Amino acid sequence: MVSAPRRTTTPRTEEPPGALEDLLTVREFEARARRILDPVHYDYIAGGARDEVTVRANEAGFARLSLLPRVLGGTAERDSAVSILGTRASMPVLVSPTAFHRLVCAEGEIATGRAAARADTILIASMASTVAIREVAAAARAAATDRDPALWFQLYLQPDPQDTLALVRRAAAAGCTALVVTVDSPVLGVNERNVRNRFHDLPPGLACENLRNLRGDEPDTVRRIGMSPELNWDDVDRLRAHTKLPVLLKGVLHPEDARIAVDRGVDGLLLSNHGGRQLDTVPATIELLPEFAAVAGRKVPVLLDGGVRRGTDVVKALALGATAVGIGRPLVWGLAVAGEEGALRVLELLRAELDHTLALCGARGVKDLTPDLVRSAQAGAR
Ligand SMILES: Cc1cc2nc3c(=O)[nH]c(=O)nc-3n(C[C@H](O)[C@H](O)[C@H](O)COP(=O)(O)O)c2cc1C
Ligand SMILES: O=C(O)C(=O)c1ccccc1
Repeated sequence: MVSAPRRTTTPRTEEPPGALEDLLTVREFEARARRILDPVHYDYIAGGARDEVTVRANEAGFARLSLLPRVLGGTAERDSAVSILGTRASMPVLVSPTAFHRLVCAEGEIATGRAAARADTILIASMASTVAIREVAAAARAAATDRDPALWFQLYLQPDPQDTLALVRRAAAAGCTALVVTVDSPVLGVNERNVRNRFHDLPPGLACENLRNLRGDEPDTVRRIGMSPELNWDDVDRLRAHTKLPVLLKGVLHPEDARIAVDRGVDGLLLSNHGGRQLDTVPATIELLPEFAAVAGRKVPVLLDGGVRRGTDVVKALALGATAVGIGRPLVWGLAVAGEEGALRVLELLRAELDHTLALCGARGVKDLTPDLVRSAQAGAR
């Protein structure tokens, strides 16, 4: 595994290899990925629930905000490193959990693990990975020789609690340093593109490798992951009682639920609407962030994902109280275009844009970002 070639290209590409350096933005990565990928797989990744109102809202939410820079207070070197619940990252841009990386790149999550480790940032590995967490961790460790790779594990609480505990054991044994429990999926959202495309199964040979030999193990269906509409707060407490790892909740949207989570002792929140893939017409995450920061921000770290495409988006989220942001689709576009190198390039683009934005804002680092740097653009000024 260690000696596997770093560069992977998707077999379907008919383009000249095209220097990665020609792709200057996350949006250009998406456009290239769209040309390369099987349209059914592109739709699975790009799509969201129902009318995709929330998919659009996430990006539009950032676009509606303006930045108001300070002057004459900057430095030549800016500090972007963050530490979240004991895990260090060189920048506040993390990899949010996304499923099925082998759909877009032969190495799958091995490439992702290496890219995140080389970028020195946190990978939140999805429970629905097509490579087992143990192997992802080994690849990340080999790519980041001078430090422990920053690896967290995302899971859905399983209908059978024994399965949940088995997953937690696998994640802990692999060296994951936090658990991210996704709570916005009592049932799966409906991506009508998938329905139209009849995309219901992983292609032969691909499976959710973390689920091998669990009680719920069944044949390879895409939607094999068990969802449990009857879960409640006590189930989260039970999980916390079973692990020493910090537990974050992903997908809390109501500020009252954020308050309950903090009161119950949850260690952190990832403010996320699942990239608009669960309940359609929920607000953009960036719109909810100020309220979340007020309710929870002083007590636990608040992370955010959904629609982050530019360094300016990162700065807006941090200024409004996020400790870090996650990217979902952009990382997958990077993988689709050029495997590990593509994913790394997406992360490095965002790092460079973030640093440039900090400089233009007169900030010495991410700690200088405060809510006064963000204004709501005037109504109608879109
Ligand atoms: C293809 C795809 C697969 C995803 N799989 C998961 C998953 O397995 N678990 C999870 O909690 N969230 C999953 N998500 C949601 C992401 O973690 C994240 O919340 C979302 O993609 C962020 O929005 P963005 O894509 O605009 O960056 C997935 C998103 C996409 C696009
Ligand atoms: O596609 C998704 O957004 C997702 O979260 C998921 C859930 C179950 C299996 C695979 C992916």
